Amino acid sequence: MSANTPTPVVSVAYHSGYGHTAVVAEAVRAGAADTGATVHLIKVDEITDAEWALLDESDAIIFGSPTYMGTASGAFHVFAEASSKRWFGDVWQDKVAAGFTNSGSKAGDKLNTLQFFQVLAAQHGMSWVSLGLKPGWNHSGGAESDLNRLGFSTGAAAQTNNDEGPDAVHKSDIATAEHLGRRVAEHTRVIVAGRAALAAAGA
Ligand SMILES: Cc1cc2nc3c(=O)[nH]c(=O)nc-3n(C[C@H](O)[C@H](O)[C@H](O)COP(=O)(O)O)c2cc1C
Repeated sequence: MSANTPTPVVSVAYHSGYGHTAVVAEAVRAGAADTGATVHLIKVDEITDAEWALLDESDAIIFGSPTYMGTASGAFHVFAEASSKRWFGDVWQDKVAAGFTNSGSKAGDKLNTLQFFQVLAAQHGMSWVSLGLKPGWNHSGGAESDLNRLGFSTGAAAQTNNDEGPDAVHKSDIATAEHLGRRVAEHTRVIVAGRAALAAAGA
């Protein structure tokens, strides 16, 4: 990589009521950081003005929430609604977006949470990055340890048994979340470098 290539800035904006989704958020952060990106991990239920500014300055925002009652948590919805201040000024326009969720059931209506993130991103004019993994654990040679064992494509999905703590977040789901973080950061690097090259060329 050239010394002049800008370092992409990726933020992970998430809520976790009981700590399980926080483990997934940390995996997304670690995956993005692996690529050399600058990464901010932001709890949306405690977000400060300085952290709103970090989101505004980010090249990519990855949304994360547990699935509660078939959608993102109430705290995440509060954050989404507060982001309307950014919507008015197109502040997040053309940023990269992606999402992840965790819930108690294998399916658990997680798709609806990921689609909520997609719509939120689209309202802001952001560009959605999918998970980019084939579904795992769906053939006779497959195993629970497969990447993307839950078979989602719009984002990273995790499942944790309702009677277990954050330590029980499934290892395959953690690896899948790391993959999402890496993929988003790599996409963002290409976009940031492309914009810089176009600007340098006067285009
Ligand atoms: C209010 C509430 C609603 C929930 N709704 C769902 C649901 O719709 N689908 C599901 O699979 N699990 C559901 N769960 C289980 C959580 O998604 C699960 O416990 C998750 O690991 C919590 O993540 P957190 O510790 O980050 O809050 C719900 C839990 C709560 C507290």
